[in-house]
Amino acid sequence: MRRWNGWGDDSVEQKLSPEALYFLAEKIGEGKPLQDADLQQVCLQVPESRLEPHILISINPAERIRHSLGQSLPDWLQLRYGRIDRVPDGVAFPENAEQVRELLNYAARHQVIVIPHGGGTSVAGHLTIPPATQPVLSISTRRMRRLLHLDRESQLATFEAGVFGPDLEAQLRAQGYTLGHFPQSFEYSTLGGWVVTRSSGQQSLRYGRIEQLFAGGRLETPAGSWYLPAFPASAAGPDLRELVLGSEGRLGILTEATVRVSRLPECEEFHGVFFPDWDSAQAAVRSMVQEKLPLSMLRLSNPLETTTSLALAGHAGLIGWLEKYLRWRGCGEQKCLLLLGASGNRATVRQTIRRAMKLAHVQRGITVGQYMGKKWKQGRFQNVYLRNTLWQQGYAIDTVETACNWPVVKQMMQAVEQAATDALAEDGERIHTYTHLSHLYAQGASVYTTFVFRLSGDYATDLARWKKMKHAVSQTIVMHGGTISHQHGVGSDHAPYLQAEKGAAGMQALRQVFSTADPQGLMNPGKLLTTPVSDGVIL
Ligand SMILES: Cc1cc2nc3c(=O)[nH]c(=O)nc-3n(C[C@H](O)[C@H](O)[C@H](O)COP(=O)(O)OP(=O)(O)OC[C@H]3O[C@@H](n4cnc5c(N)ncnc54)[C@H](O)[C@@H]3O)c2cc1C
Repeated sequence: MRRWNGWGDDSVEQKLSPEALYFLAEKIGEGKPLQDADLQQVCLQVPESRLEPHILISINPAERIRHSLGQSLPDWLQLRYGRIDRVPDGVAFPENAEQVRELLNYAARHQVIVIPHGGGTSVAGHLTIPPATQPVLSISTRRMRRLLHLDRESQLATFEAGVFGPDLEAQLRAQGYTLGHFPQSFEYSTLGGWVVTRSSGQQSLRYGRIEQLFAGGRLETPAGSWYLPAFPASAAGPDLRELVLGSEGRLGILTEATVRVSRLPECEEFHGVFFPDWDSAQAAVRSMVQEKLPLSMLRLSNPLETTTSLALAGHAGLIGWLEKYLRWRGCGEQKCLLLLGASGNRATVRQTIRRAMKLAHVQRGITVGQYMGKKWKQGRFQNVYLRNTLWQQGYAIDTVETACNWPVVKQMMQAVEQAATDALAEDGERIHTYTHLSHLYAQGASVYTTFVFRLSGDYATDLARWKKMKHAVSQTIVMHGGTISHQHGVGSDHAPYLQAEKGAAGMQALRQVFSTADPQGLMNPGKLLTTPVSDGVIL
């Protein structure tokens, strides 16, 4: 059964060793385990639904709670402390585009706000219910998950947009194909969610981001249906797919998506390399992407993340031996771990890895074989369960991410970590921050930072701390010329910082487009567009 107030399946537990807990306590102090709110108690607080009855709409309190929030830290605070601000008045589970249209017509007739719901894995407040007086309907796409058509010759697959990652891959793999889109939230996120939040998978170096994979589809908007034909390429004016990508439920509901699929690779390898310091590691990965090596993945951890991953991995004896060996080879405290992958036919994989290792050696990289890469692959969707374990120990975990050009990557990483540290220091709290480059491009990289800090046991205090930290790091990203999101999207949490990169005229253009598709302004209000922030004040 899916956990109602945390990540994933509630029968899955990711354990933390006593050494790992000691490591955290040393860094930021001992956590104080908290008592979680109880679902039944929370259900008792759910107000009466204000919706006119409809055969497709459930007003069951538990369903309404389960569709009220996503997976951001403020969402978790509400769920775990049992302080849920607002819940939808009902949840609908349409089975096809016609039922979606019927629900949108119902919403227009009764002036109901609509929040499309995919897998509910948003970490940017995409599902937040605005403080409006109108009733709110959550439309879940989870019953729309069939593979409708596979065109083998063109390597195009058309799916209903509510299909979850594992289900989508299983349907393709049965026919010898893969989409190759593996966000860390793969287990519970949907194809529709990926498209409208512009998501990025861990092997995007080979397969591309979702914007390269999304070839066309069908979108139901309040003002009518949009059909986006799948061309190999087109010069026929602005591309409407670009409006749907990143639209975050503001235009309508994506009901079908045609995606570019690939034959399953013959072979896939993931290797580990250690570098003595950040500068040499960054120079090595930059040379790999700028040489356009056909790698599937590059993931470079900074010294703090490298130390943290080794400390949390357990296997203290083995790690001790590894660290001794690395020290002997010149990789000490400042060492950085690179995981790199290649997929394809055997000969290409072998050649690619050989060339990547050559470039790594130029920068004093020390290769440690496939063991760490295999471990990473095994745990790639399991590690997120650590969020639950850490919470149980009294620790909160949050992440931010951006992308910037190479000359500012290192500066951005340091500035984001420092901004978070300073923000919590004002409250006398320490924060443990660490960073990796998660997606690499010839032009630059995404900078992905994780924060771990102690929970206070008081909802308002924890929320205030999070807000202060989030604002500090978002301002830092904007000031250093990064995008406010490389992959998590904008939602309501990043909306105040969007104007910095789109400009006032750009924001106005977006507003106009949304109001053409949704003249009554019912679709997911408060996301993407809001008033900008200046000096910490929302104007
Ligand atoms: C632990 C964890 C790890 C993550 N890792 C990654 C990662 O590696 N890469 C990455 O890119 N993201 C990642 N994310 C973020 C998140 O998983 C993505 O943003 C994902 O694309 C959201 O998909 P979803 O189906 O869960 O959408 P939801 O969270 O349900 O919705 C997100 C937004 O999309 C809208 N929406 C959903 N479906 C539709 C539809 N069919 N039509 C119109 N609007 C729709 C919703 O209204 C909302 O605005 C992670 C999140 C978590 C919690």
